[in-house]
Amino acid sequence: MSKIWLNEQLMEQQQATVQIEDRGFQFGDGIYEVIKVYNGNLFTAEQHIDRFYRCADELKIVIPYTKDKMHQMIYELVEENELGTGHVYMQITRGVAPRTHYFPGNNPQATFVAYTTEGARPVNNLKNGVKTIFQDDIRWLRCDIKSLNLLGAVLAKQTAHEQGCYEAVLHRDEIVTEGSSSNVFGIKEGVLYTHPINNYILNGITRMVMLECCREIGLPVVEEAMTKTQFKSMDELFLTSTTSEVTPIVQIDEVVVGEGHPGEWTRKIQQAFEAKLPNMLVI
Ligand SMILES: Cc1ncc(COP(=O)(O)O)c(CN[C@@H]2CONC2=O)c1O
Repeated sequence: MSKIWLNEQLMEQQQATVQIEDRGFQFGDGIYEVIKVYNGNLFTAEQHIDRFYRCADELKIVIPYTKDKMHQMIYELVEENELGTGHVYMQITRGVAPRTHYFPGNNPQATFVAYTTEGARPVNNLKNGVKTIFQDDIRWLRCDIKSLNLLGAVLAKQTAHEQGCYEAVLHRDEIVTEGSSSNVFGIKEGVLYTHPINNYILNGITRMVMLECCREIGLPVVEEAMTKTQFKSMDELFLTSTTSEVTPIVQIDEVVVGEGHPGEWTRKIQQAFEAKLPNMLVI
C-alpha cells in the first residue's frame, strides 16, 4: 500500500483521518499542487513548490516547513512509494478550528497532505487531440491562486464530461481565459496567442515550460486574450497542464480545428517539450 504525508507523519492512506472542522473540508480554505513524476524523477518540482508558497502567502496560510524540507518530503514520498510515472498531489489548509468565516484567532497548525498516483502519459490524447466545449467562466477573480475552491471548474468540467469532451474552455463575456484545469493556446499564421498572466488565469508551470519551447523553435508569442470567435478561427489549438502536458485541441463546440488533427506547430512544441522530460523514451 502506498504511503501518504499527513502533516509530518508518513502513514498508510487508510490510517489518515481529517477533522470535520478542518477549514479545507468546510470552506475549501487551502491550496494545492500537482507535480508530475517521470521514471521516478520529479519534473519542475521547484517551480511548483515556489507557486505553492506564493499562493499560501496570498491566503495568509503559514506553511510550517521550509521549501527545502517540503522538497525533501515530496522526494521521500516518491521514493517510499516507488513511483515510476504519475504525479504527487499535495495540499495545505488553514487547519482545524471551530467554524467561523473569519480566520481562527488561535492560528491553528495548517493541515498538510500529500500522496502519489501512478499514471501513464496521456499518449492517445497527445497523438490524436481532444474535443472541448465553451463554458462561462463563473469562478472567483483570484484564479492566479491555486485554491481548493474548485466548484466553478468542477461544474464546467462536469458539463464537458457529460458531452464526451475532455475540457471546458472558459470565457468571461466572450473573452477566452483558460481551461477548467488547463491553460489554452491558439496559433494563427505562425503566431501563438494566449491569455496574459493576471488574476483571471493560473500561471501554469507547463505554460512556462511550453513558452520556453516556443522560443526554442522560433514561434512568436503574443500574450493577448482571444475572443471566442478568434479562438474558433485559429489554425491550431492546444491546452497545457501538469497532467495533460501539451494536448492538441481538435474540436471546440461544433467547430473542427484546422483539418481535424493536431497541427504542425503543435507537434513541434510537443517534441521540444518532450525533450525536456527526465530520461523519457520518446513516444
Ligand atoms: C485552472 C488551471 N489552469 C491552469 C492549469 C495548468 O497549470 P500547471 O501547468 O501548473 O499544471 C491548471 C492545472 N491544474 C492541475 C494540473 O493537473 N490537475 C490539476 O488540477 C489549472 O487547474
